[in-house]
Amino acid sequence: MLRGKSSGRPPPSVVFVKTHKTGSSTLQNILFRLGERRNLTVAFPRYPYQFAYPQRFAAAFVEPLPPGAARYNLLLSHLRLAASELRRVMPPDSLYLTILRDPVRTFQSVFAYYRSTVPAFRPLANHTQPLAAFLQAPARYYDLADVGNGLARNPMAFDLGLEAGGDEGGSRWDRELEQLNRTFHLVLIAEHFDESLLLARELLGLRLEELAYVRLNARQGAVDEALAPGLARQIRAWNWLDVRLYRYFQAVLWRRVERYGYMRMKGELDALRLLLRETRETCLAGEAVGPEETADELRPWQPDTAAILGYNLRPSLPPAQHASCYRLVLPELQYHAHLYYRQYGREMCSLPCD
Ligand SMILES: Nc1ncnc2c1ncn2[C@@H]1O[C@H](COP(=O)(O)OS(=O)(=O)O)[C@@H](OP(=O)(O)O)[C@H]1O
Repeated sequence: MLRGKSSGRPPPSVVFVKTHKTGSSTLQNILFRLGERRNLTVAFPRYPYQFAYPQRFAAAFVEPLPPGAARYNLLLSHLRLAASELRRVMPPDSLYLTILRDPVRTFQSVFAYYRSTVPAFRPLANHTQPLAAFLQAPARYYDLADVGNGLARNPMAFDLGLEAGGDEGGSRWDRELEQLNRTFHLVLIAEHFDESLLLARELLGLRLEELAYVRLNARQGAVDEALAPGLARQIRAWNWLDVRLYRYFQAVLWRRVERYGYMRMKGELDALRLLLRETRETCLAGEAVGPEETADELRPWQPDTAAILGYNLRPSLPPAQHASCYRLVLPELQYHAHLYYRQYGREMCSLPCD
């Protein structure tokens, strides 16, 4: 599967602010594989998988460096952004990345995935039309003061550390968005995932084949999910800051693509899509499947309100190919645990263990 030339330089340190339900696990998997291949040091949360989310990130949430390591190279787990604290942990020349997705799709996904865990959604867990019921009277369910409700309104803005509250107007948000634009070297857009990846590739100095991915963490039935136009409008109105954030960074992305060159981008997109097709054909037994059909160790974590798809591998792959295909489809929690063990020689703590 090797193609293209290595840029030769070591990849810079990367902070990936892993927003919720935006395609972030797919990008995290690409970066986990990069880290493993190049033996990079990962900044892990002290307790598993997330940096004490939904609290704002703090340097104290990070596991100490492993013996012999001088600096962290990658920080990739869910967190709520506090840029100054990240700078205390990560080298000053780190690249900051994040990803945004169409706010309507993001909210639908958040609502389905966290329906029984986010306090504002919980009363609707057994409703026959829970999303419509919520959007009809969100104020009835939503308490801004409850930090557990961070994902219940403007979830992407929340993850990026913004405090939306009820204040929709004014130039304050222009300044906040400009500040975020200064913090991030690249904001990927899920609807233009491949274009975004090619921009990330240039920034990180990656080979084309290092971009191979399969779509991870997809919900069963999500592709057929039709939304009444009124519902989409209600989602946008409720998540007004996410709409503003998304539009702003969508425009930023297109300016980047223009600078990159449309013809160059088109040629590289063709090559990337060929690589993705070949990767799927080489590695996968078939399309993504529901949890009951996925092998135990490759099954993504399942909320009780949605079924999350996983992949099975083509049987009898030669060992080297099996190893790379296995990592391509390895869900977030399993990959985290694997890399943590590799780095520290012990299991992650599921609770404070010091
Ligand atoms: N490459 C790419 N492009 C566009 N969309 C993608 C991509 N990869 C994953 N997805 C969709 O993103 C949703 C999962 O997001 P996350 O992995 O960020 O979820 S999580 O917060 O880590 O649980 C989930 O959305 P839903 O299926 O609507 O729930 C995935 O289908």
